[in-house]
Amino acid sequence: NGRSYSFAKKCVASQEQIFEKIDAIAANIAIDYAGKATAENPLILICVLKGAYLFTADLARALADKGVPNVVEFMCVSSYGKYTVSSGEVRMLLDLRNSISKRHCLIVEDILDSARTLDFLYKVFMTRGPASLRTCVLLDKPEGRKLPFVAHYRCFEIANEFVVGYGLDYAEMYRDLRDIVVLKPEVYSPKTASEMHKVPDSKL
Ligand SMILES: O=P(O)(O)OC[C@H]1O[C@H](OP(=O)(O)OP(=O)(O)O)[C@H](O)[C@@H]1O
Ligand SMILES: Oc1ncnc2cn[nH]c12
Ligand SMILES: [Mg+2]
Repeated sequence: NGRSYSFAKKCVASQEQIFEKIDAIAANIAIDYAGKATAENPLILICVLKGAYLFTADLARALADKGVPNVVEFMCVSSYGKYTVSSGEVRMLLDLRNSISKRHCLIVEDILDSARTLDFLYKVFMTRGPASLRTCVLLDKPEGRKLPFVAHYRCFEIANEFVVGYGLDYAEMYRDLRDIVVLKPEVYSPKTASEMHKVPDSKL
């Protein structure tokens, strides 16, 4: 695809691979929600900001192409702060605008790593009485789990290395990359690099 980045060690998923996978996942979802997602009762895509904004935008259109009416809700939590190690607690920064009671809902996430975020969100949204609640993640990092969690739909399973691009950030940077890449270690300032595996954000 001709795109290469001086700051990236390798490409984990190109834009082209991402779009292929999203099309395939949308086809699976269309089968599972046939008769459930209708124009009168569209599937609610719950976009977990910030990281899932690009994935949600593309998934919504792929689902529409496949005849799955859908609407979008946004919410924001943040547990990673500006470094790369999960700080342990998940904070709700922005909640949904409308009720999800008796609605079919799909939480759309960019990455499932420790599972602290999805574990927290799944429990919170289940208390609101949805007709059904599933999760759809672009990237799954099974080795990162701090809690057991299995996503219903996954586009890619990746190794336990920090990736950026297509919505995923490092200190708010690199979300605008078309491809998902692993950053070269020298990109991390010496301080952050040492912090990556030792001190949780909340202790910095
Ligand atoms: O499975 P977990 O270990 O919880 O990690 C996954 C979460 O961490 C990242 O969000 P972050 O907190 O960085 O906020 P952001 O989406 O705004 O970057 C990512 O977007 C997921 O939401
Ligand atoms: O690999 C990763 N890249 C960006 N953000 C996160 C959060 N968890 N894992 C990540
Ligand atoms: Mg992030």
